[in-house]
Amino acid sequence: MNDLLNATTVNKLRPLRTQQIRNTISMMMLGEVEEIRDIAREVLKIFGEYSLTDFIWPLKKLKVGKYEKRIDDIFNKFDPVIERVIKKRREIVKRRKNGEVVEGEVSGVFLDTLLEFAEDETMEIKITKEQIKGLVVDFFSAGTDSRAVAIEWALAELINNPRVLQKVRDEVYNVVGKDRLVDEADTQNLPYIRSIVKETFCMHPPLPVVKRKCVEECEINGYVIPEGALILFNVWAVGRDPKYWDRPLEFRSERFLESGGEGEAGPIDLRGQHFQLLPFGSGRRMCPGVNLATSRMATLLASLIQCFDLQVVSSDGQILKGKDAKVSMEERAGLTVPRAHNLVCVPLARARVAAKLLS
Ligand code: HEM
Repeated sequence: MNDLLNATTVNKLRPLRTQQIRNTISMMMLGEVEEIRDIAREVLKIFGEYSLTDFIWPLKKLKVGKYEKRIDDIFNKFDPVIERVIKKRREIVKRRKNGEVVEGEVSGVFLDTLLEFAEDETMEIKITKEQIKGLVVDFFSAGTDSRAVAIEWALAELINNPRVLQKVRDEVYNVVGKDRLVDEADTQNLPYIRSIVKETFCMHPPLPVVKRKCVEECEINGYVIPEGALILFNVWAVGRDPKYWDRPLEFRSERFLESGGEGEAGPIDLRGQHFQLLPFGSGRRMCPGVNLATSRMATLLASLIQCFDLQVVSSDGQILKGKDAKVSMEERAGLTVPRAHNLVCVPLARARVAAKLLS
């Protein structure tokens, strides 16, 4: 999994991401665009819930209750899509193996690699079609909804903090200008955008809890943790803890500026080495998509800021101005923590660059 998402592979797929602003995960994973974001969100929502049937086993067999029905519905929506794509990609892999050039089909697709593993007789570990389907769901649910959740929170924070928004916009215009669209390589020169990404993950980690199983009895702060215990690490709470962060409830991305400014948290990164900021987990099971997710998020945010003004609308469709132009920051519970209400705003195109994005 880490090899599939290492820096080299992710870099090789950069052209594909440039063509495809939306649905990058779908393109990288399946080689085509599949609108399964809603399915991914449903999967994560149901993961975060519990069912009575988990506690009263006989009910499970009887398939009573809405929970079981929802699981079946998700499966019935997802399975035909993935069956069809597997069939198509298996054919492409076979043709390529026979030396054929398959016109019009992208290469480097993750699913192809998994299918090649599955067919490889010399592989020590056999991977089945069911496991491939499971991995695809994992990638989609881990990679699609969490990114959408993070982008929505970042935009909401920027809308509610016009001072920060202005600073970021100035940075994008100073570094990239208005004659071309910002791209992934530019983000290296956009420290303010990168600080926004970190601050968003700190205040709104899309996956609020990281879990581990204790493999050996140990003692932490006087608490004995028995072997086999499930440990839930509350990333969300730590990101808002005044013990670690100055004014944690204020969206103050400057704390993450690497040089200049306030920058007191500048050296803290998202790679699981700083335990006060673990939105991608830590250790061997940490998120392999961290590079992809953070660079895509920075590019997408920068391009939206470069091209659009986002106007807030009231429930009856009126454009709100000044202090009233705020969006709600209410959260919804689940395995991810998305906004309770969809972020509804009117994008107004800015500058010449917008025409490029819109075309
Ligand atoms: C905003 C974006 C994302 C966030 C916040 C996020 C967060 C996380 C977290 C917290 C974990 C658990 C880590 C642990 O237990 O230590 C995880 C695991 C995982 N993530 Fe992500 N992720 C994101 C994007 C992605 C993307 C883009 C991909 C793939 C394309 C991806 C693939 C995975 C996979 C496969 C795992 C399971 C790793 C394993 O169990 O070994 N994630 N992610």
